[in-house]
Amino acid sequence: MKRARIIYNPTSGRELFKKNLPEVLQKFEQAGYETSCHATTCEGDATKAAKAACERDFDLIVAAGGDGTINEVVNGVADQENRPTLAVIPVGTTNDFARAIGIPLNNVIQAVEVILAGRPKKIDIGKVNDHYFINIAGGGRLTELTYEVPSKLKTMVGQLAYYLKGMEMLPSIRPAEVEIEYDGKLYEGEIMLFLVSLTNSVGGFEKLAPDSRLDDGMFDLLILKKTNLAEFIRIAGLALRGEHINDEHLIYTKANRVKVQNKDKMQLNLDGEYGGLLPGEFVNMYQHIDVIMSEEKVKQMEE
Ligand SMILES: Nc1ncnc2c1ncn2[C@@H]1O[C@H](COP(=O)(O)OP(=O)(O)OP(=O)(O)O)[C@@H](O)[C@H]1O
Repeated sequence: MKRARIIYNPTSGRELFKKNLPEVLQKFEQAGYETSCHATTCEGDATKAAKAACERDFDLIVAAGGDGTINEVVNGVADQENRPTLAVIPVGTTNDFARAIGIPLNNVIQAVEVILAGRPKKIDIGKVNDHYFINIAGGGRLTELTYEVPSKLKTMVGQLAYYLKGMEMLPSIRPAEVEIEYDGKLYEGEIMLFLVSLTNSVGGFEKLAPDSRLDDGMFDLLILKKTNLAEFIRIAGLALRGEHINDEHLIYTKANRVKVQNKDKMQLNLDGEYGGLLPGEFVNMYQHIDVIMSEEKVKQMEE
């Protein structure tokens, strides 16, 4: 019998998961998995639990939480020799990664059904300064908002918490002086933010990196050059509709390696969580992890 380990964050999003746990266990058992679970207790715990699941030879690790929990699980799995297949039950606030792989949001049972009817695919992950990410990395003042929003506020108002914080931060957004080397090219100058993306689903914007593929060994690199506040708001509006990529303030390209050197202090955002300070070199690890996707997404990828 195959063995599945569910690693869940009881504090994620609106704290939905616990109520559904008995039914989740039953569905995995019915699908032929001997299933056990681990509730995370603090920051870093999901990484340890995922590492232990690799060592104990589980066939499947199911990460139930938000993007932060998924990132921690990936960090536990990525440098192990034996890497079980991953599945994701999205119960966080943003759930960018689940969106990218076609898993329904905020309905735990539906998510489980899609996972059990889905298929594993090999996908790329990113590595920077000994940390891994599965969805997005970035820097620039605005990217800091994802971890500045208090957890209690996210529990109460969900995604709205990010918009509120974003509005509050707008006037304090300043450009930063950087050098960004990407596949032999160099950008030098002041930027508002940069993003190194593995999927097209970033911060709830589904069209931010429209050319991204999950398994091509390439990042989508997006650099937003220095703008004033009015231009910044205009470009954010364009980005919501996916009409930003030809804007003169943007560089949007594919790259396998991206090296960022900063003159001004810059924090690193990894899958929505604080990942230390830049500089850093981002390396794409080609098809490094098996992830269960919805059948629909698998078909799209195989087209
Ligand atoms: N028992 C716990 N108590 C407090 N924090 C925890 C606990 N377990 C895990 N965490 C931390 O909570 C962080 C955020 O969790 P997670 O990403 O799952 O949910 P979220 O913040 O609601 O959603 P999102 O990241 O989508 O906004 C994790 O990175 C982890 O470090």
